[in-house]
Amino acid sequence: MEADPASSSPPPPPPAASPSRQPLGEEEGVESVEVECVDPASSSTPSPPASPSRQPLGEEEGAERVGVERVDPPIPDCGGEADPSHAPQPSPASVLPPPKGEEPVVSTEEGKAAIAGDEGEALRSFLEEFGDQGDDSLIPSPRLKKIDSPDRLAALRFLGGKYNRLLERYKQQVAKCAEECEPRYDGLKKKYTDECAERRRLYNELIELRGNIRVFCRVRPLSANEISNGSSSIVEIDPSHETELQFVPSDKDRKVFKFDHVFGPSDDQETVFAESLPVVRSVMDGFNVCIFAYGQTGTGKTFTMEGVPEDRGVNYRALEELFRMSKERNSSIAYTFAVSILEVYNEKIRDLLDESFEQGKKLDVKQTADGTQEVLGLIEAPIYTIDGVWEKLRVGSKNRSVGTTNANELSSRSHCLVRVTVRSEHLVTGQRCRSHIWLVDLAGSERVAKTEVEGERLKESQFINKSLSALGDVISALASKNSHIPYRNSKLTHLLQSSLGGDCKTLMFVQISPSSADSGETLCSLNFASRVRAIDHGPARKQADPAETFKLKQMTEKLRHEEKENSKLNESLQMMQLKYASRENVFKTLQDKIREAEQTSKTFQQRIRDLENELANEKRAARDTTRSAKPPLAPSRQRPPLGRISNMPPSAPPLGPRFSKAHTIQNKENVAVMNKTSSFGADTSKAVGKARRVSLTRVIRQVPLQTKRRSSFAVLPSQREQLSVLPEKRTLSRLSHNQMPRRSSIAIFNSIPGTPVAAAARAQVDSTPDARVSRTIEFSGSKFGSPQMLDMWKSRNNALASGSGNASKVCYSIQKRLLLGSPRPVKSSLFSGAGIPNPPLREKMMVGKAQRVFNTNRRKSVL
Ligand SMILES: Nc1ncnc2c1ncn2[C@@H]1O[C@H](COP(=O)(O)OP(=O)(O)OP(=O)(O)O)[C@@H](O)[C@H]1O
Repeated sequence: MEADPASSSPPPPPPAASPSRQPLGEEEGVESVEVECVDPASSSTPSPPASPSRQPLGEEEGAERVGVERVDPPIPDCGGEADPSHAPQPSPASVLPPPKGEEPVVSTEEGKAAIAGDEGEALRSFLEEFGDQGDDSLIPSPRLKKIDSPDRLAALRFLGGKYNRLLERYKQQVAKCAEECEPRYDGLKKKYTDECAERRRLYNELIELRGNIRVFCRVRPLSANEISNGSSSIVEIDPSHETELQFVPSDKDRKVFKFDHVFGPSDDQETVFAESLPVVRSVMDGFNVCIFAYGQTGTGKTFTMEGVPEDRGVNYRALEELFRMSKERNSSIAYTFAVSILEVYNEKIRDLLDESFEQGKKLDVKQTADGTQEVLGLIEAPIYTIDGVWEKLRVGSKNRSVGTTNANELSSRSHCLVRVTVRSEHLVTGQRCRSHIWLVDLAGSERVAKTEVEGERLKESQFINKSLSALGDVISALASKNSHIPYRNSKLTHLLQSSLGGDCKTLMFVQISPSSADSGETLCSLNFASRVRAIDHGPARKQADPAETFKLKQMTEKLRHEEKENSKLNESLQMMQLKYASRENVFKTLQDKIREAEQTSKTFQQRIRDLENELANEKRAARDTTRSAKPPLAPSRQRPPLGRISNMPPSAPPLGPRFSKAHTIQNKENVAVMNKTSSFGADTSKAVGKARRVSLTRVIRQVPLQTKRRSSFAVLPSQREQLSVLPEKRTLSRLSHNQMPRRSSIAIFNSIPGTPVAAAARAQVDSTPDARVSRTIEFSGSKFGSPQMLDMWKSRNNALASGSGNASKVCYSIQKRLLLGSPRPVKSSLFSGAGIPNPPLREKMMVGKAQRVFNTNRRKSVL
């Protein structure tokens, strides 16, 4: 504020009498005061009428329009723009150093002093009074009205300027404060929200650990009747201890009860429901929930649960919340709701949604397969909107049994139970749940004597008290962890069985009256509630949909069965693996042996080739010798047949007529040679020199004519060798059925015993590793039946037997398919062919049989 220097020294006269208009303040909300500055010289004398200048001081509310004739000396400018030509030089004493960014401020004292010299007494006293209010004060003084112009003008200007400055300063301070506080405010707000959420979470956790049974106490206000009767309140609630209630029936008596929350008479429905919200919400997560109100008649149970249309209670608000949550979660979970309303009236269950009220319809509580209680035949009405809910609740409420008693004009004469079934299906996982929320408004306990009921009301009271007493028994049994809980003593307890002792979340409102007249009942209710709170309920369990549970059970059963099968299969697989491993070992060993045998076979073959060469050489030498000593050999046609030479055992028994074909010439090997040879036995010398193959065994099958066979010595392959050629044999065996000539016969060769070559050959064979296992056929006595026969044969085949030269070698070819190689003798019955009239056919069959026997034996030996 600028001090007017005129106050200390007379201002210079204005250059002209024309007034200069000057606004005092222009800011928003600031009173605009227009001041006409007049020559101060004219202040002592009234100005002529021609030159007066009337000036409104302010037009806003509270501002007086004052016409001022400028006769005063210049007054201090308090914020307005003064004419610089008029502006006197401020004295250093009258001007305070202006604060940063502000105009210079004139202190009140300075102002007063400045004005004191030239202004009127009224102004001086105004400033004195105003100055007492302090620098920041703008209290208008009543004295202001008494100040006459021009003093008033000066005073107003002073005030206006002060006002403008103050306003500006406040505005700046507010802006600065807002700027500083805003981030802090945001942070604090967030912290507070987080803390609240955390507190709620911890609280819920704590409740769950406690066992999921909560007890809230609600005290209704004293009714008008009670007040008029002079009753006083006997309960005290400390707002800072929201879980404590003090019961004070008399000055000396004071009892403290603890609950999960205590609501006083001033707490409204919304506050009550807000605390119940966590329990209500858990039904949407698949938990069963039960909320019930208990208390003396007329204490506000129905008010808490149902409420009044203008202030609805828990029932309606809970359903509203369920619908809200369903909408909120509809992207992930699909919910459906259904509602049932029933009452237990005089120990009978009545369906309140059944408007027809079939008198004969008897409803009863049954236990389902999953252990829950169900009322068969109860209407379950689907609800889709909150209006639908309200409609159902209205119908139920309308059908409920109420009556007037001394204690309550609209006393509930039954226990009313609202059951909401929530079904959910998770859209991603497909998980299904079905849970219930029971909302129970119990009938009030009452003292019959006090309520003075009679007739029907008395009967109702008796039933009500009986069922409440049964409820008390159940609570006591649960609290003391009895093995038997008497749920079935009343319909009410039977219905609430799973809510009281099962795996659901339970919330109980204990309603009490604050009136001293009801102290007895109040104490009873409080004790009962304390017992309920002490029940060790155990944790709640999520409820799956029963259909889903059944399906799951079936699947579990199937899975268990399959697991059993699986383990069995695994066992057998392991066994097979073991077998396979052992067989593989055997197979490997056999393969090794086969390789060994092949090697041996090669060695022998080489040896045979050597011997053959040797034999050929010897033959050639013998032929040369014979030619020189004897006449040339007779034509081969005149030679006896090979059979005569008889390398066959002489004592071979006759085969009988059925084998006659076998002896035919066609069935013999080397038939061409044999036919041409006339008598091998007749002239043995002629036979010598040409090695021939002679079958040792009886031919029991039709052997096709074969081309001339190579004479060779061979060693009967060992078992191992046989195995090596087994696959080949099998193939050939199969081919043999097609009458294919068999070239891969295994012949048994050996030299005739007693000959030097035989000895040499034998020595060589014996020296081989397979000698032990090789089966050789020797011309031993056993093969010829008896030593005499052998001798006879030797005498007949002297040349051969004596081993004279090369002629002592005879090759014996043995068809491998004949039974000689069979490890056990073939039963003759196999070859009998009895009963087959056609000889060729019989023969074929016999051969086939022999073949099969042989193959079978071979297979056995491999396996
Ligand atoms: N918290 C409250 N605030 C205001 N009024 C209340 C409150 N509680 C109860 N009342 C009033 O008290 C009266 C009795 O309440 P209400 O009918 O709900 O009692 P009740 O326990 O259900 O009785 P009853 O067992 O006989 O059915 C009603 O008029 C109700 O409006």
